[in-house]
Amino acid sequence: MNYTIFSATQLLLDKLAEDFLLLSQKETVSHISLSGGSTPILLFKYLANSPYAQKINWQKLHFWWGDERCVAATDSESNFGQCKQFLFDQIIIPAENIHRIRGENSPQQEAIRYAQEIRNYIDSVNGIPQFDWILLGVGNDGHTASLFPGQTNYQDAHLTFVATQPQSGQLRVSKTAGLIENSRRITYLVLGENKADIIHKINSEKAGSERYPAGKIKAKAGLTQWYLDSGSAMLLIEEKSDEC
Ligand SMILES: O=C1O[C@H](COP(=O)(O)O)[C@@H](O)[C@H](O)[C@H]1O
Repeated sequence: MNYTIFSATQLLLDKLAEDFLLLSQKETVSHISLSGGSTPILLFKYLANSPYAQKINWQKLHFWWGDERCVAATDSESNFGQCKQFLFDQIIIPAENIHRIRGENSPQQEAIRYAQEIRNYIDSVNGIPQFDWILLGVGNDGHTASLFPGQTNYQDAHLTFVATQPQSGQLRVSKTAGLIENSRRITYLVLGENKADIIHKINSEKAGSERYPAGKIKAKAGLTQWYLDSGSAMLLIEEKSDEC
């Protein structure tokens, strides 16, 4: 696990914001996939309420999602909805740069439509569209996007699929492992002590283990990094100090 532990969450947010800025200064547009859940809200708020809101050239960034819950965009569970509320409503960004998964549509049809939208905008490498950067979170069970332990097909040749959240039965449209793994860069963003146990478990798995999708899914020909705060890295830090 290629991880960086940030001693303060603010340092981690600054690093991410700086990377958004650098991408936005390139000649060509960059395609960034955002994660859902509770973790990225801090990042959205920071981008919207810091000097980065003005400094970043939002025209050059296109936003996508790793997964979406099959609910209306106005629902509090909507990944797009929370990003809209905390980021897009606070900055000036062209509407055509925002590629949301339409959670209100029929899930199967939306998975097909979203895959086509990805193909329409993003160049392929080895026959698979290549995102510039995919940001991901990790659930306490080791899921990422909507790729859940025990029900992830790592060989799925599609770009998107319909997943079922194992506890609630909620349907979600998600990128497949294969699409994520074709990204130039993958960053897992993990904050808080409540993630310490899963981070420790993922880090203790053997290379190639399929037990936790978040541990298994890596950029095949790119960079995979884990950005951790001291809370989520707590058990890794303890282990290290035990060794001394
Ligand atoms: O990548 C992702 O990870 C999260 C984990 O959510 P969190 O609320 O524990 O941060 C997942 O549920 C989300 O849908 C997904 O995009």
